This record gives sequence, C-alpha cells and structure tokens, in this order.
Amino acid sequence: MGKHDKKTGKGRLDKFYRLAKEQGYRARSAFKLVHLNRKYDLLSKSKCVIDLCAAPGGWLQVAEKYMPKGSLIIGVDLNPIKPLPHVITFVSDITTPHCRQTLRSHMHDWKADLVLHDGAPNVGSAWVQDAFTQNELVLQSLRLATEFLIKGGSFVTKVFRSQDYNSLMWVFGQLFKTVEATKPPSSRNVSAEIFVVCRDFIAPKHIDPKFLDPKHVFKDVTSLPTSIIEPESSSSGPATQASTSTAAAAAARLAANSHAHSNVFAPEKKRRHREGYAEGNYTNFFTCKAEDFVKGPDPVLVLGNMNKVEFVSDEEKAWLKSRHTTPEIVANFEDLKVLGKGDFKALMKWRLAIRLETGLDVKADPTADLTEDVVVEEMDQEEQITDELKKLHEAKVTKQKREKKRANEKKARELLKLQLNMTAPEDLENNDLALKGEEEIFDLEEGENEARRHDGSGLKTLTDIVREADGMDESSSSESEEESDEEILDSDEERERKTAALEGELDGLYENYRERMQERDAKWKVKQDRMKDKNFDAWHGIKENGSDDEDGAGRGQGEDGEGDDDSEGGWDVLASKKARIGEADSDSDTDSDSDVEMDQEEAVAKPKKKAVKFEKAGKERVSRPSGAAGNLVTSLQETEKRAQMSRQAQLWFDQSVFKDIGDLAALDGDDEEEEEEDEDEEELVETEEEGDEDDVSEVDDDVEMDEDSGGTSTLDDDGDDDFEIVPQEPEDDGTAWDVDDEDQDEVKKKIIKDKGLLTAEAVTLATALVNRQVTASQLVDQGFNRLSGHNKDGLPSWFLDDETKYYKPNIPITKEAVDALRDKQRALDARPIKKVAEAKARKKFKTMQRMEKAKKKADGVMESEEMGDGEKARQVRRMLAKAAKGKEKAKDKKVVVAKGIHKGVKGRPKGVKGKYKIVDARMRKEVRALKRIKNANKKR
Ligand SMILES: C[S@@+](CC[C@H](N)C(=O)[O-])C[C@H]1O[C@@H](n2cnc3c(N)ncnc32)[C@H](O)[C@@H]1O
Repeated sequence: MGKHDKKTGKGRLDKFYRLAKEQGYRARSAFKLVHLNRKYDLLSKSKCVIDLCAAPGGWLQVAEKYMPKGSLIIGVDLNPIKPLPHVITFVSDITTPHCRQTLRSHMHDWKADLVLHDGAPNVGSAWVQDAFTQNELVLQSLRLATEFLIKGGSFVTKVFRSQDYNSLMWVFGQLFKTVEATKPPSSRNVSAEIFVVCRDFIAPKHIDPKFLDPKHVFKDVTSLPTSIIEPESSSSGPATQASTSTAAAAAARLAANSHAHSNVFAPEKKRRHREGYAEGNYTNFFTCKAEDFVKGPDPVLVLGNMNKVEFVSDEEKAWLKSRHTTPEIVANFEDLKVLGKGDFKALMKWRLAIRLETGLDVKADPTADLTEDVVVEEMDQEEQITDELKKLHEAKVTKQKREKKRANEKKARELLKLQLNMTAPEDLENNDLALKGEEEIFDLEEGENEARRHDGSGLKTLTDIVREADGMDESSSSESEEESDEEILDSDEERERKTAALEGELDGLYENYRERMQERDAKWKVKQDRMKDKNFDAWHGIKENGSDDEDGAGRGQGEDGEGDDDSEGGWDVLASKKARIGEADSDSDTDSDSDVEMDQEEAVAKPKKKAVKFEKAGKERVSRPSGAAGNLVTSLQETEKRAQMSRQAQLWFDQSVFKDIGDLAALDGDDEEEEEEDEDEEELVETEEEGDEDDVSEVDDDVEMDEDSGGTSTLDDDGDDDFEIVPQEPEDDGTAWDVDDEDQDEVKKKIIKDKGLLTAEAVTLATALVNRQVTASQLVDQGFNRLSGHNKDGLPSWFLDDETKYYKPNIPITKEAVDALRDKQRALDARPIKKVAEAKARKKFKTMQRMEKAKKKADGVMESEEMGDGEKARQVRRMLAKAAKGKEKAKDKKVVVAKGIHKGVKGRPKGVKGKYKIVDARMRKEVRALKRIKNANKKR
C-alpha cells in the first residue's frame, strides 16, 4: 500500500498504530480485521482465505494468526508484500485477468471460505471520484469473490459511503444471505469507510455480468433486472428466494441494515435530494388512493409522502373524467417524487376543484370561480412566505438593534472610562468617541438648554450619558419606545438596573483609580483636598457669597448653605489677573501648608469681595492680600521666609510684562478701596539657591503657578521647594491627560503644559490689568457667571472630582502673554547648568577677593609719597589688572637642548620662543651630587 501518512503527525499518535507496532503487525489496519473477526468469527472456521489488496500484509498476519494451522492464505496487491510465513503473496491488479489466473493457479480447485478486500485506490482527487473508484474496486473484488468463494462463504469488503453505497449493498444482498455493514473501532471516525460483512454466499449458478458491472450497478440500481441471478441449484432454498425477491425489497432491507451504522460516518448523509427520490428512499414506493388525497385532511402530507396516487374506485375514476383532470394531472399523480413546486400547486388546485365539484367544499363567494379558489391557495403559500420573510426581517432588525445597543453600551463605558482618565483617547477603539468624550459628553459649556435638561445643574448624569450613548435622546425617543416594547432588555426597569450596575462598576473603578493615584503620588490626597477647597467649593462659594459686600465683612455662606466654601475661589481668577504674587497672610503663620488646611471659620471670615493691594516695603514689592479686613499693612515682623517670598514677588514683577507698572498699588482702577485678598493661594516659588549668590541671581527670578490652584505658586504642600519650569508651548491644551498611566516624563510634560496654560491666563489677565484694559472690580464681576452655581447633592465623587478639574471658566489668553512666557522660558533654558554656574561663581568670588586685596594694596600705593601721581596710577592699574586676571597657571617647563651653549654661544638659542632660561646639564648633576654628599655626611 505504499507510504502511508500514518508515519507522520497524527497517525503516529494513534492508539492502533502503537498497538500494531507493539504486536508486530505491519499496518494498523490489521486491527480492523481483528475487530471484524471478533464480531463475526470469520477466521477460525476458514481454511482458505484470499486477501485482495493485501499490502503491506497486516490482514494477512491476522489471518495467519487466527486461522487454523495449515490454512491456505493468499494475498495479492499492486505492491509487493514482504514474505510472511504460511502466506502466499503475489503482485497483481485485482481488476485484471492476470490476477484471476494467478489466483486460480494458487487455488487449484479449492474454494475460498473467506474473501477479504481492504483495497483503497490511491486517493487524492475529489471525494466523489475516489468513492466511485473505491466502489468500483469493491465490485471487482466481489466479482473475484463470487468466482472463488465457496457456497456459504463470506466476503468482507471495505466500502466508502457515497451515493453508490446502497447500490452496492443491494448487489451484496443479491449474493449473500446476510449482509451487514459495520464500522470497527479501529476505523477512524473521520473516515467514510465502512466494512460490509457478507455471509452465507448464495453461490448462484449464473450471475448476469451487468450485476457486477459498475456501469450498471452505479448508474441506476432500479434498472437492474430483478431476476438476473439464477440459483446454482433449485435446491438452494433461501438463495432462490433471495434471487427472486425484488431488487427494491433487497435494497430496502440492506438500506435498513446500513442505517444502523449510518450515524458513524457518511458525510453525505445530510444531503437531501430535493427533487426526485431521496437517497435510500427509492425502495419505499408508496401508493395511496386518490380519495385520500381529495378527501383527506392533509393533502400536502399525501403529496409529500406518497409516490403515486391511484384512481381505483368508481368515484375516483369519475374524477378522472372531470374537466379539471387534465392529462398532465394524471401524469403527475403517476410519480409524485419527480414533481416540482408548480406541479404540486396544480395538483392542489385540482383537488380543490374536485372538492368543489363534488360538493365537499362550498365556495365562500358564489361569484368566485375555481381560479379564484386556487388563488386563495396560492395566497396561502405566498402569505406563508411573506410571513416568513417578515419574521426574518424582524429577527434581523432585532439583531441589529441588539448589536447597536451593545455597541452603544460599550461606547458609553468607554466614554466614562475616558472621563475618568482611566484610558487614553488613542486607546479607544473609536477615536470619534474619544473626541466625543472630550468635547461633548462632559461639555460643561453646553448651554442653558442642556443645563435645564439636567436638573438645572448643567451636569449630565450617568443615566443621561448611557441614554445618549444608547441613542435614547429625545430625537430618537420614538425608536427607543419601540425598542423597549420589543426587547425586555430595553425596559425601563432593565435600563435602570443596568445603569445602576454600570454606576456601581464605575464607582468601583474610580475607587481603584483613586487608590492607584494615592499610591503613586504621596501628595495626592493633599492636592485633592486643596483642589476641593480651592477650585471648586471656594470658586463657587465666592460667587455665591456675592461680590458687593464692600464693607469687608466675612464672607457669607453659599447658596447651598453648607458654609464650607472656605477658600478664595474667585480669587483663583482674580489672583491670576494680578499675577497672583503675594505673601502669606500677615496674621497667620506663613507656612504654606497652613493655606491649604485653612479651616471653615477662617474661610467664612474672609472678605466677600476680594482685591489685591500691592505695597512697597523698602526695596521689595509685596503682594499682600490679607484675610483680615483691617490688616492692610505689611507687618514688619514678617518672617524671613516671607521676606524671601516678597523678594521673589519683586523678581516676578521685574518681568517684562510688568515693566509698565509704575506703582502696583495703582493697579486697581477703583483706587485703594479695594480690599485685600487672603493668602490662601498666595504662595511664592522658592527658587533654588544653590551655589553662590551670583548663581542665585541667575535662577531666582522664577515664579511659577501651581497646576492645582489654577495659577498659584508652587510651594509644595510639604513645604519642599518645588522649582518648576514654564512651558514652551503654553497654548497646547493637554489637560485631559491622566498622569496615572504615563511615565514620569509624560507626567512632567503634562504638568508643564497645564501650568503653561494657566500661567498664560494669569499673565493675560495681569497684562490686561496693567494696561488698564480692565479693572480688578470688573474682573471680579466677570467671575460671576453661569458656572457659579452648582448643586452637588447626589453627584458621584468621580464627577465632582472631574468638575473640580474642568468646571471653570475658560479664561482667554493673549498671544503677548504666551510670548512673554515663552521668552522667559527661553531665558531659563539659556541658563548654564548648575556645575558651570557654580564654577563661574567660584571664579567670580575669587576675583572679588583678589580685587579686594588689590584695592587695599592700591590704597597703600596711593598713600605713598615716594611716587608721583602718574607712577601711582600706573601701579594701581597694573595691580587691578593683575587681580582681575588672576594667577596664571604655571606652565609646564619645556626643556630644549640647545646646541652650542656649552661652547659659549650667546643669545636666544634657536627654536626657542618666549621666556627662556639656560641651564647647564653638567652643573645640575654636580649640584645634585653635592647635595647627596652633604646629606650623607649629616647622617654620619
Ligand atoms: C489499505 S491498504 C490494505 C491494507 C491491508 N489490508 C493490510 O492490512 O496491510 C489498500 C491496498 O489496496 C491496494 N490496491 C489498490 N488498488 C488495487 C488494485 N487495483 N489491485 C491490487 N491492489 C490494489 C493498494 O496497493 C494498497 O496496498
């Protein structure tokens, strides 16, 4: 059988392959015969076996093993079979006369008890063709079997299930009393092969050659003669019976046998023959009376199940004479199995006509003729089809809706994640969604309508978001209603439940997010507190408290009456307007942290109307907002830190954008009436002060805004210095980024961007103030806008947190402000690195020391009376120049061997530039020698 694929992969792992190896069988197929033999006991009683298609000899081995000793075992194959003990083998094609002759030569006049056939043509082409070739081979082997089998002998063959299977089985049934198809366990389920065990060979005397001719057998089994087999003898009994039985009956019997096994394999078993006979059913030739069709309750069933409708009774014959009974109708009744849809319709029409004619049916409408009745029938079918189509359409629509709904839910989830900064916009599958998430869903400036729609708060609830994403907004409400009717998932209850679940899930996610943030950033909590205090509550608080409280009385409570609006809020903006440079509250301790932790009472006591007053204190310009109304003057007992802050404030205002400010106190167009601001957000950046003073001067002019406070300075909550960089590109809004999932660089960039934006706002406002385009009061008034009021009741924490970040007025920034900051950043970037700065400072310091010394010396020179004025001036100049220059490093001595020196040559030796000193090598040696001697003498 040649190379077999069982040598590789799957085959190698096969249990029977391993068993065959273990037991010394040449092929795993040996076990098929083992199993067949176990079931039918074929071998033990056989004394002569012919194995057709026997290579490599597995079956021969089994036969040799289970057959009685001395049995004749003959194997034939296209391929040579390695010699086996007690087995005769030869190479031949079983379809050729040569094979038959050779067999005969080996058999002499013996008859075989058993003929085996496990042949398989070389497969590889299409299945049908292979199956056909296979079954052709089966028929050839059967031909040999009929020639060499003894009466009562057995024939075992492999058959491939195909449309010819039943034909083969029918033929087997004609030749053997018992025919059984079986699938041994060793035969792979995936294989379409089945083994047919034919026992008790009838041994007919003469077999019509057509009976074993593939052309006839496989072409049309019904065309086979029903009595082609002549019994070998009249005494053959059952054989005669078998031979006289109709082919249809035999095929039906055998088909019934095979059905017992048909579930094991048969890829084509599901194939349906929609026209003509269904496979295996051709022997079930059923007839019925025309009466059953006409009068029966289910004419369709009759047409479907019967082969023929017969007109037997007088009544039925009378129907044949009806004008409705056309020759075509009669022909149709002759063979129902070959009819098409139109034929069936015609028969149904005929039935109705006959029924009407015979009075079995009464016309509903007397005017309606037969044709109309027929149309009713057609309509029924059409209705059925329409109905089916409708159902399909509905199912499709429902499916689409469900998919849409799922997609929308997914979108909603992604949007919410996006809003929680749990995902980056580019991570979202749908970028539009990301944009939507940023621009639309939480668009807090969406407008009054939107605000009204959402309880007047201007905020969308989660349900709204889900509803929106679900396409459940007003525009699609009708569709939503329809959907809710159709799908239980869309019911309000379900929606609420899902929304609640989603909210719960999101709350959980948000909590995780917060935890992660906390873990990641030790200062996060403090920042959050400060955020809450400053940017949200306080922001709204100041506006709620009103701005026209000119008397500087304590700030009132907010509209919600909570009274917890403790920070300057609106000052967030106002302070930005005035560059937010101030010092700590004069009457409180100046620790920056204390600003953050300001308690409620203190906050309430703050003035409602906020303003800034800048005062000069000595050289320092001081922003000195004060929480207490009367505390308008900078305290002289300010701490050193505060003094430093003031200095930094001065540096801040030394920037070009403020250069036009003459007196900062005059900033406010509403004159000195303005009240002072509390210090809540007034922190100054403590700059790096490393290196000497000169270095400090280089970096000290850096005042930054705190990202959290929307324009406050950046003294850390823990009091650490926090030097920050003003961004290069402040116009880029990168506020939507989440620091949590980014690496540190990204975080820094984000902070820079954020700060840049806010700082630009501050500078813009400050510039506007400076240029008197706007007054402080106007700015404060502008702070009262539609974003002021906010009912926070019942809102989820993630939303409030998000609001804290984003629910702010959009303060415009000018190009000039951005340019100013950019210039500043460039200046900062141009600074030398720390070590260089330190080195420079050291150098400078030493120079100053030298200059100091030189100055003293110069004083001495000037006091001298020995020198004239001109001489003194020259001396002093030289000394100062020397001091300024500093000590030059002693250059490495260069030794040059000059020729002729020892010969008394005078003047500059050749090749020597600059100062030079002539030394005598011999003299040097002598000097050293003398030193050595001297030392030696000392030791003695
Ligand atoms: C599955 S193998 C038989 C295995 C065999 N029963 C055993 O156990 O070793 C099928 C064999 O049929 C042979 N065969 C196919 N067509 C043939 C033909 N026309 N004449 C002889 N042998 C043929 C192939 O050469 C192949 O060896």
